[in-house]
Amino acid sequence: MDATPPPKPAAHADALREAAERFGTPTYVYAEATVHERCRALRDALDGLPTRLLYALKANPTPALLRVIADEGFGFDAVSLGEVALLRALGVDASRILFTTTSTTDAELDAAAEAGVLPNLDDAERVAAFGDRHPGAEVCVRFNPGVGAGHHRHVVTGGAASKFGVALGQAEAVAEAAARRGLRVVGVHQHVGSGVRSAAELWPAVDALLGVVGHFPDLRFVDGGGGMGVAYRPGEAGFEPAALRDHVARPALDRLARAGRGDVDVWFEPGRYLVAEAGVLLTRVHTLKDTGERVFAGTDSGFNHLLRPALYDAYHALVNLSNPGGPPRPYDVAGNVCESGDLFARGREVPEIRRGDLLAVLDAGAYGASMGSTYNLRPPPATVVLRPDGTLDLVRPRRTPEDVARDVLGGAG
Ligand SMILES: Cc1ncc(COP(=O)(O)O)c(C=O)c1O
Ligand SMILES: N[C@@H](CCCC[NH3+])C(=O)O
Repeated sequence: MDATPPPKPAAHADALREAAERFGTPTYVYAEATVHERCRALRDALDGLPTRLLYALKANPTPALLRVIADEGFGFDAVSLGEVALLRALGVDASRILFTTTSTTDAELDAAAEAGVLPNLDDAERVAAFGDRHPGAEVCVRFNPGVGAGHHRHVVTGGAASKFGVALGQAEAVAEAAARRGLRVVGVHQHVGSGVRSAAELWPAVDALLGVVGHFPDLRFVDGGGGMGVAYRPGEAGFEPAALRDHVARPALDRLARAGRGDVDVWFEPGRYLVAEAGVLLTRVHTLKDTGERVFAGTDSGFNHLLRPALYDAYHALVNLSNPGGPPRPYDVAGNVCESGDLFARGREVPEIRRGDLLAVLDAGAYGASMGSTYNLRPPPATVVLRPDGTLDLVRPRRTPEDVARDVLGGAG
């Protein structure tokens, strides 16, 4: 286990209550200190090893958090031109960005290359086509390691059923096609899946990827992907940074050294691990419906703000900030979206909820806001950042129903 558990925002109950008073609900609150701490835990574990860490910003592109992560020395794994544009607008140098693609158009790839961002290509034919358009360029190639892992089948990205990556068996052909076009393959990449909780699940994929290194003489790095999971349920264990060092990074570097490739670094690109525990979704209960069989606690949020429970049956701990010492009772905690699957939890024991109580949905910092929508034309939550000195800053004001309606009208009237 890690020596120091991260300071989860739930520990800042008073600040969360203050945020709800000042800025209303629903609101996402992100604790910068937690992001700093998670960055340092990974960085310190890998200290002294020829490694590099990128942040997969699809997990949460909130600019305040990107600044923290950039300041901690991380590069970035971007998956769209929008993400690249955001990073560039924040002053992140193109050399710190990997552009990981799948089913990406030639125009997008060309724009990324133009911007000086390293493309990570995941199809053999597209590598050759990119080489025809950009002879002599540098690229990374994403492989499918043949094995997958993850917290739900939707987020497993390796293995025969996955749409991602070049088959390992095509490595030689890709290398030849690249060489014919003077394309320099400077990185090979794999991402096994998301929500991986042990190095034992990650290593087989990295091990498989290392098998293709011999085909690529220009290699500077092997990217072992992201996927490091966090503890969502009480008593669960998250991914241990020391295990990443001892059971993935070191064995990979040893194997590279034995193959005479001591000049090749090992990269990782976590998303969730850096931000999940930093985020809380604050929501207020305004309806308590007792059907005789179940009690529904109806909130002012829903799966338009946090999709994970509906999409993956994901568990997020719930805290009643208004009545933390109340007697536990079972609730179906529901949202206000017009779908039956719009529940944060089913039959969950929570300290007694009264109408008007403030709930905190924990560990909502990764794939919460970033997967949000305006379904039912409800505006997204406001965004508040809890600075390390305890200051609460509203970084994205609440938008109104009229704002959302205007977006739909598209200015066309
Ligand atoms: C290519 C790639 N890298 C990194 C990540 C980050 O994953 P996670 O948030 O599980 O660390 C993802 C998302 O699963 C991904 O698709
Ligand atoms: N959205 C997923 C993770 C998938 C990451 C995308 N590669 C989740 O919430 O768990």
